Amino acid sequence: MTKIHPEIAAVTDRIISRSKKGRTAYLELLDREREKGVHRPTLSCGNLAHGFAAAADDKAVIRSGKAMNIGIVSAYNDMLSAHQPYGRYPEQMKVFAREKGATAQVAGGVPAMCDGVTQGQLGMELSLFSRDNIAMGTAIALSHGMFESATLLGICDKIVPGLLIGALRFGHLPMILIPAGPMPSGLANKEKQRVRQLYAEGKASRDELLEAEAASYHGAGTCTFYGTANSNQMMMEMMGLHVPGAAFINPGTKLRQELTRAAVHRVTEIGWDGNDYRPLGHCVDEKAVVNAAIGLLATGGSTNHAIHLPAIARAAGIIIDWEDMDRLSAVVPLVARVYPNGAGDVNHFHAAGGMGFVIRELLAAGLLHRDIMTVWTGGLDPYGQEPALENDALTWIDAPAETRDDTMLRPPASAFRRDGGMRLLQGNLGRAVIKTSAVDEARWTIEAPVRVFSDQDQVLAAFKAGELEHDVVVVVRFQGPQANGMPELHKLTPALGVLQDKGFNVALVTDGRMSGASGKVPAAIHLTPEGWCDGPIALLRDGDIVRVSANTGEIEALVDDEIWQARKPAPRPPVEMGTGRELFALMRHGADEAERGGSAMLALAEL
Ligand SMILES: O=C(O)[C@H](O)[C@@H](O)[C@H](O)[C@H](O)COP(=O)(O)O
Ligand code: SF4
Repeated sequence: MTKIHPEIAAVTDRIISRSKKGRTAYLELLDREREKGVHRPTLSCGNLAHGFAAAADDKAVIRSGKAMNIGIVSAYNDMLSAHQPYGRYPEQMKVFAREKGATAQVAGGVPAMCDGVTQGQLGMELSLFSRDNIAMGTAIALSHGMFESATLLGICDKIVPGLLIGALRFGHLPMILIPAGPMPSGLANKEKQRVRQLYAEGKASRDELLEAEAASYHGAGTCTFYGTANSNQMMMEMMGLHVPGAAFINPGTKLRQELTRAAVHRVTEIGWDGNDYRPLGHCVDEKAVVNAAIGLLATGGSTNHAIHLPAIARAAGIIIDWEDMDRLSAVVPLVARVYPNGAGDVNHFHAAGGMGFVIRELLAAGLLHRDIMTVWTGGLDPYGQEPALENDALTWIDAPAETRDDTMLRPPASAFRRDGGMRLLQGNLGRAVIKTSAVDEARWTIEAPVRVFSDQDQVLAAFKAGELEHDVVVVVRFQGPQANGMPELHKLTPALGVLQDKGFNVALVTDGRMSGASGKVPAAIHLTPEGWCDGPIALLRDGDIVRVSANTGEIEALVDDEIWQARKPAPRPPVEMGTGRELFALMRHGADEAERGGSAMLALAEL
């Protein structure tokens, strides 16, 4: 069996030793919660009666307290294509629970923001903090103590991180994440992007654009680009928190239903009363977190997880930082090219061999921790297979021995790149993250004059006025967590793509975020410290030369040092109200740095 790569072992050890105090305190909390925390036997008769009053067919069993009651935390809404299938899940899951003599109740609902609907809109300023709102909602649901386990229904960007953060504070309970799967492929993402660029240039009408968008986003299920939502699914496989291979099976299929049934059955087998206790907080340990980071790097996953993975880890007493991820990136090869890092989408990725192929090949190359506690049995190996139906019964088969499409998926020995898809940049502007997997290597280093903006609409106005038709580093500041909730600036992608296609050297530098679906334009994002907190990005002036280099890991303002030191930060823009943003002021004011998760909730909880 291949030993784990020495650098992966070294980074894991560095995380374990850095996290020792917090992780020990966390595990002690779980022991206390299991023994003395609020749970069904500690409830009064009144408490209990409220908990089963409306349980109908399950009332007697819940009242008896002799069988596991599974809490369902659901992020269902039928506006989000990825979450629309969840509407029917709870009733099905109650049937599946009864098949094992258990019961299930919807413990609580949590909100699910669609970053696609809010992209470029003011609602995007609530997006990052909706994650923490979801974490709190998950805690509210589980705080009733009516449940000996939980199943978490969520897929999209902030929802899985939020569910996990909240659930980990009840990490003494066994839990399984249950996905609903990607929508079938529609209009190819590259064609969608082409029509967007034509529209940005005034060469396509709004009707033509809407037609292309509607052909791409056309049904129930997760959008098929490899963005944050589908990166979530990949990470849950890498951490062993799904039934093996559940990530990318389409909704409304018999196989999807059997995977959901298997998840409900499985969670009844891993409770503390049994002989295979697998509490969530023990599954999510340092090795599982490293596996998630490796998965992100090997598959070109979403840059948003450079923020969410540290936040999830923190909720389990573990500290991972951008240096850890950068060191891992140096030894983890890029084995998948899924749009925006390639042409195919997640359905094509799954057909080419999918997660089973990736996990089996990375394990064989000593690039993943095999020995983690998953919700299944047998460590991570079972996740190197893929689910199938045999006479309508769920089974697992070997992932294809060879990739079925080597333009999308390759083994580590013939990877697309020797290093992973994300780099840390450092310099006199601070620390930032750049996703290299989607950027042509010829564009990894850019040195050009800056144009400085404090709002993405100002950038688009300058683009439309033809002011950006030259080599340029577009700087958009005051987009950090404390400024305006750190929105994604993905709406800039078509315009910056047009400039790049015209032959200009273009890069984006921001203390904000980009979408996991953002691609070909080099973007140094999550710049920390943010402009709102007098970070050096606030010192930049139009015409300064800035160097961004994923080759050398630099982000540098090439300004005479005396001038630079004498500069005063640009004034903060006014704080706006409307679209509910004022309700999130408490989350902005207390938010800590993106590298630690950008969370007032975790900062003030001293996690
Ligand atoms: O991080 C992500 O993956 C994005 O937030 C994604 O969830 C978002 O919905 C994009 O905006 C969709 O892409 P388009 O905006 O290009 O449709
Ligand atoms: S993947 Fe993004 S755009 Fe698609 S449903 Fe989820 S949040 Fe919305």
